[in-house]
Amino acid sequence: MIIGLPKEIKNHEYRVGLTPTGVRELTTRGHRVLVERGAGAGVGLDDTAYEAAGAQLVESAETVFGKAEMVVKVKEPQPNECALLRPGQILFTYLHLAPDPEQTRLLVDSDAIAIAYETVTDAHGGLPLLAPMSEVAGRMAVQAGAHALEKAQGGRGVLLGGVPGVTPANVAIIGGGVVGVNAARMALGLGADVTVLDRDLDRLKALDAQYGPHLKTLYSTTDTLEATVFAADLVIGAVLIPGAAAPKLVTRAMLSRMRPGAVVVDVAIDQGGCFETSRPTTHQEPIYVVDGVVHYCVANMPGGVARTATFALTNATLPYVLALADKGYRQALHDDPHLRAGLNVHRGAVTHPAVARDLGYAYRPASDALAA
Ligand SMILES: NC(=O)C1=CN([C@@H]2O[C@H](COP(=O)(O)OP(=O)(O)OC[C@H]3O[C@@H](n4cnc5c(N)ncnc54)[C@H](O)[C@@H]3O)[C@@H](O)[C@H]2O)C=CC1
Ligand SMILES: CC(=O)C(=O)O
Ligand SMILES: [Mg+2]
Repeated sequence: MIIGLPKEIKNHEYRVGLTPTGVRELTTRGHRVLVERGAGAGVGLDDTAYEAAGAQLVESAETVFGKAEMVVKVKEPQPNECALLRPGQILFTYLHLAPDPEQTRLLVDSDAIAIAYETVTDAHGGLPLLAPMSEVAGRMAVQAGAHALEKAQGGRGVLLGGVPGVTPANVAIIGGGVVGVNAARMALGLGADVTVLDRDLDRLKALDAQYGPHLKTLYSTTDTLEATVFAADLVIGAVLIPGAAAPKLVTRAMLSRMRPGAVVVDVAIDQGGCFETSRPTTHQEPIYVVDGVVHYCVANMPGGVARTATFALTNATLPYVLALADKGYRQALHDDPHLRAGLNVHRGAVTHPAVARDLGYAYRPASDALAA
């Protein structure tokens, strides 16, 4: 198969879809890999390393999209990338379609086959291709929140860990999944007073067993959410309903009752965000203030630590890239129901139930689409 690796073009996005190590796994199996010149330069993965791994360097994204049978990326395709997709071409990347009707329309119209990293599942109920970036974003959320709490950023001037004689900050984490647990780990490590809310009791039990009495866990209801958010210095939004738009758990009315200068880091922004007042921001302008509350809503947080994130992403995606390349997408998706769960758009049909429901498309089960 011909696999294409374009340079990412989203604001301050330096990750790249495969490392040279990943490329080598493909070329040694007889696949051809086209890499856009400079694709990995931002993370110190030079063109020469891709060439040494057997890739062919090409000058433009147009050539990558024009020749590749499968395009491997990191972020959702931007409108000008969607315009380059060809009928029957495989696109393997993060998509986050539910909050993004424009991209969904462009993918449906492209007649391509779009497989989303974030809805690929595993046998343990996890999301193995979202998890590595959720680990990164969860850990970063605490760094971002700590910075935003500084006065110069509009924050209330609170140090997460406090100091001897002064209480630490209150950190509330809504959603105790992969982002939540990684955020909790960092916030606890800095000495903050941390509470995790989730509506899945088994998650809370697992967190309690892992962190013991240092971590407070709370079953998430309107009452517990309000009480925790109103008392917090930093609130991290980390909920997910796979494939679906995030529920707006913190309303504008609730926001107005938060502490002045408190900070919200809405990691769930890539699925639309769980604060009513969230809107996507970029690494260039990551924060804005509503009702005195500082919002950090960067939709590609791991792009900020792109080198760590690129290696973590390739570690997770590589087996699936190899399966798609070796078997072709039909056989690979037929053989692996968990990879099949990643199929969001197939040749003009929306094949993920939550995306179809949230955006008002007819839902075509992936198995039907593949059988046709
Ligand atoms: N902004 C960024 O750069 C990045 C964003 N993300 C996003 O972060 C979000 C969280 O991802 P993960 O932690 O991997 O998901 P996960 O599935 O591991 O965890 C989500 C948790 O939210 C809980 N939850 C769902 N509805 C809830 C509610 N109403 N109240 C309380 N808890 C609720 C679930 O029970 C689950 O434990 C996703 O939207 C993901 O796409 C992930 C990586 C990077
Ligand atoms: C998951 C995601 O949105 C990211 O890594 O940018
Ligand atoms: Mg988008």
